[in-house]
Amino acid sequence: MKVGVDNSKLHGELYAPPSKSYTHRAITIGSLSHQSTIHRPLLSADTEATIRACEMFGANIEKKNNKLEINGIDGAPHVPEDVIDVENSGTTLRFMTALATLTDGVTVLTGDRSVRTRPNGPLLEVLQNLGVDVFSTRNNGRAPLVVKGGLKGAITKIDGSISSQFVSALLIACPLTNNSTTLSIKGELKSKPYVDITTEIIEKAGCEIFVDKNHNTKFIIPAKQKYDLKEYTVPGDFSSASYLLAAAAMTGSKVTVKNLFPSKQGDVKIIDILEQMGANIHWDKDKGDVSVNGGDLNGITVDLGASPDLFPTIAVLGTVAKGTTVIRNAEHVRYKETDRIHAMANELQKMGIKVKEEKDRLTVNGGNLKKANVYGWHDHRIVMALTIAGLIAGDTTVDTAESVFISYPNFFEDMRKIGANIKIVNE
Ligand SMILES: O=C(O)C1=C[C@@H](OP(=O)(O)O)[C@@H](O)[C@H](O)C1
Ligand SMILES: C=C(OP(=O)(O)O)C(=O)O
Repeated sequence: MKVGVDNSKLHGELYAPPSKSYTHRAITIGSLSHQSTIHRPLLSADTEATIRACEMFGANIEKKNNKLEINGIDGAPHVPEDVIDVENSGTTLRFMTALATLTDGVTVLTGDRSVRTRPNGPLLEVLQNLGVDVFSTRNNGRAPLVVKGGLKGAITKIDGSISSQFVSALLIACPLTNNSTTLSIKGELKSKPYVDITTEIIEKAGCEIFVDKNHNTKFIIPAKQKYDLKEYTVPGDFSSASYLLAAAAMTGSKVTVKNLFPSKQGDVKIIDILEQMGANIHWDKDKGDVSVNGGDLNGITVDLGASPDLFPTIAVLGTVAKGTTVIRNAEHVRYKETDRIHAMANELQKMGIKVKEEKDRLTVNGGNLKKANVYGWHDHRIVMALTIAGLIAGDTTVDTAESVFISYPNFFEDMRKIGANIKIVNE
């Protein structure tokens, strides 16, 4: 799908969609419980992939007006009858690999072309240390994966520099084994807040994980625990909200995004970043309202070690900011649906912006965004970020726009509701 975007001034209020990360975890841990109800889940292509996979492991998941009723598998996933296809969802691939280690058979997991480029080497290495036979036919543990059950607790280590999803996956599976596990992190744990989200839901479901609070480099996971999630309500998504808030700041508009209460989500950082850049922004934490009313934006240096998904949003903010914006500590952003550092550098140059791409960072020089026909790289976050750039550039088209279904199916409708000039050029 291609969308056309024109200059727009925005106004009004919107509800942030439900969090993708919390929804994945609630479905997974709800499925490992006896019975659970998930209220206000995100229903998107990625979370549907998790629903389908959990059903293949034996859970029964029914969608009923804005909730999921789960009849779970009590900590004992069945052997799937067919290959699990996670499509575009890295989170699903990593979490379902962990569930596969709890079966007493063999599971094959694969995904779309993008997921099959994503590395899983560190996860496979640790699983082997934990007694699991796991194979990838490709380099650095890329899918397709073949996983044989038999996870045993042990003392082990994992490289934290590629993806926190490996750690989250292990934390979800290890409480269900017969021996306790000690998992130490080698190097900096990137995207750490996502691990905090994982432990939050694990604890909500009645299991214990001990974290070395000073350094966050060691997790002790007692064995023979049971999940019992019961009821869970998914909070709003700060990553999805980042496009709406950034769009309001860039276009000098007044917009309020609701359903944004204080959260463990690392992408809460968008509020501080916008404030530091000079946006007029106010967060009413009790009401869950974040209001932006334009502002003169200045370039800043941002460390995205903990919040990689903000990368495309901040790159676009940098285009309209005075001076340079440096987005650093972002090498792991290269291992997403696409190499997002490269993709954004490429597309922003088409829009007349000077950028400098380096291994772990992007420098964006503020300038005049020019109209262009840009490519969305089949990546939801690239598409949403380029769309908001189009609000300033005008007369811009964004291709592969259907990929917003991955995390924010109503993105274009929501943007139109607040006045964005967006039309579908072709389906
Ligand atoms: O666990 C999660 O829900 C996620 C973790 C992050 O990935 P990495 O840990 O691979 O950086 C993030 O980029 C992704 O969108 C969602
Ligand atoms: C990287 C993302 O998700 P996943 O890793 O689940 O594909 C994302 O949503 O930006």
